[in-house]
Amino acid sequence: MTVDAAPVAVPAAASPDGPGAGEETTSAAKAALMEAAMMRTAQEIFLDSMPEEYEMMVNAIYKVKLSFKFRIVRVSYGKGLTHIEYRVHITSWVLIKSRRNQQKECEIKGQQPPGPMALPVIGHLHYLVGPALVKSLQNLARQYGPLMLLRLGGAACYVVSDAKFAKEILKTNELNFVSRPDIDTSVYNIYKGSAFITAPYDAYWRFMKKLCMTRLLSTTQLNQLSHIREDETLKLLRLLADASRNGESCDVKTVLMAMTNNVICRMAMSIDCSEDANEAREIKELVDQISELGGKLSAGILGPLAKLDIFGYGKQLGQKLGRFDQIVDRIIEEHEQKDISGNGGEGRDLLDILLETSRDPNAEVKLTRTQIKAFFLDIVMAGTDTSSLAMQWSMAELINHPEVFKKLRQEIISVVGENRLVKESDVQNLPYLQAVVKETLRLYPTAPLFIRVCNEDCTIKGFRLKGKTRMLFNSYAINRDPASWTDPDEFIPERYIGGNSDMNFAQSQMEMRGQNFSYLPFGSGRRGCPGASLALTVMHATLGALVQCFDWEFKDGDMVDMEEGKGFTMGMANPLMCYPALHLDPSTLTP
Ligand code: HEM
Repeated sequence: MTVDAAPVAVPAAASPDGPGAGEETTSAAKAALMEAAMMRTAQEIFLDSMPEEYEMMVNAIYKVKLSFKFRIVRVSYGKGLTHIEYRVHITSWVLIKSRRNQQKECEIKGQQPPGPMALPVIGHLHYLVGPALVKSLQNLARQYGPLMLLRLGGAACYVVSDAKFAKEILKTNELNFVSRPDIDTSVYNIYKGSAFITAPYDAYWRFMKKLCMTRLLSTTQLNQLSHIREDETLKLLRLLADASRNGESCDVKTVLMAMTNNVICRMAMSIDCSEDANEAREIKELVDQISELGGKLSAGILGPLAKLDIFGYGKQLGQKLGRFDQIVDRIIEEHEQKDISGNGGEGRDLLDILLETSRDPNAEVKLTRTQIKAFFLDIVMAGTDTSSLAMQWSMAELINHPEVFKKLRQEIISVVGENRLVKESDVQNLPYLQAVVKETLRLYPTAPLFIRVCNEDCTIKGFRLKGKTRMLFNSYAINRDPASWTDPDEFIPERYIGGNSDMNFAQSQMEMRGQNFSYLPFGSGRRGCPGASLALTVMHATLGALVQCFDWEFKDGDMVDMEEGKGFTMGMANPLMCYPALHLDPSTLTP
């Protein structure tokens, strides 16, 4: 492994490999050479003794050196540079060692988990600027351990970054961590107290969860509405075929997002998604704005200022929610009319089921109209971007790995042929397609930070946790933990196939839903994602069709830049603009 030496104290003339021939060897260059030699020695020692933590160590040295920079310069006037450089390295070693000891000490003494030193007011927020949030947290976890304590603005938060702690918390101590924190402080939220995703573990949440699993998002219900997904997939393929004929590029994220949004809006409320009907688009725009404003108000950064609404976010939130409420109210009225006239339309959608449940005198919980509307907001928020961004990541990896693309195309041709379009029911016979989707969600869990609350004080693997504190699970870090996965950052669908599998393929489907704690794209346990089946169904069938019908070329060069974006829902940092080239014309395929 080659690693860059710490860049800060090394003058430009002296790279770790030494100065060029004939170069003047000044005392500064000598010192730099000395440092470079020491860095190499330090690297070798780290490499031999603790390879998996090597990168973390180098990062730590880099940080310590930065903080001592001024001291070096000041002291170096009076003393020999060589001696001072030596002292700096010793200091960094001591600090690294003390950080590791800090973790052990906290554990042994039954203290709170360790974390970096917090600044007044902002706490640790300054650590989270820069790369994608999940990566900043992953880097911190490499230094402070898989369970650490951070303060984000006004709120303390434990961050979980490995399978062992995830299992201990989400399985062994599940009931103490099954609620979500009340992060919504805005008085402008007309659905406050009625949402499902943020509900505490109470009678309402249990009732809705059961309804989701047994009816709303059950396999039977999904099968009954499969025609909607087929229809939206065909629309997408036709749009791409037109782009191909016209030699136009397309933004993969935009077209996939429109498709998943149409699927959710039609399945949920039978919203008209034809060319001239913009309602699904308006709903999506509103939901995006609501979730952005909600995020600003609930991040805890504004603290008590959030209540004063000095930035006007609360008022804007109120307006957007008001418009959303108006649209859904109208749709509910139309459904009630439809019920009276007996006109069934597309079939029973989720709203039909919810209205029926709300009228049931024997239901354990009497559903209110506000709860129904809040549920739709949750579903669109949780179900649209997550699935479409995951498919975008799949496409990007397939473009970067033509051999995987080829193998996948061959599998589809051998199972489905070239006369009809791949269907949802084919997926069980397409193990390589399943492996591609599974590997995508391992590397790019599109909801990579899920939040719970530690309800009561407890002890987890020796650490003392305080009740009423937020718990953040970094599934991006968990899914890429080198302790659980070989070549954790590589896209290798083969790892799930046959003898190469890191885990038993037969358990694969269950494991994707939180039975394996080193793979948590959908969370785990009672609070795990109820939309996982829908998301996987859409992903498999859509991706299969995109590979079956088109060849793909990336617009800006050969390789796609796989940098992660900054949002809470993890997309790509840069747009994926591609040229689709028709391989099979979807309009000539039998359904
Ligand atoms: C690739 C797509 C998706 C991913 C990666 C994903 C991921 C997640 C994660 C990580 C959680 C938190 C789980 C936990 O706390 O243990 C969650 C919760 C949730 N998801 Fe998904 N999800 C996806 C698609 C969907 C879809 C399609 C829907 C619905 C149509 C949906 C609805 C929900 C809901 C309602 C919750 C809250 C459950 C609760 O609090 O009890 N998700 N999802």
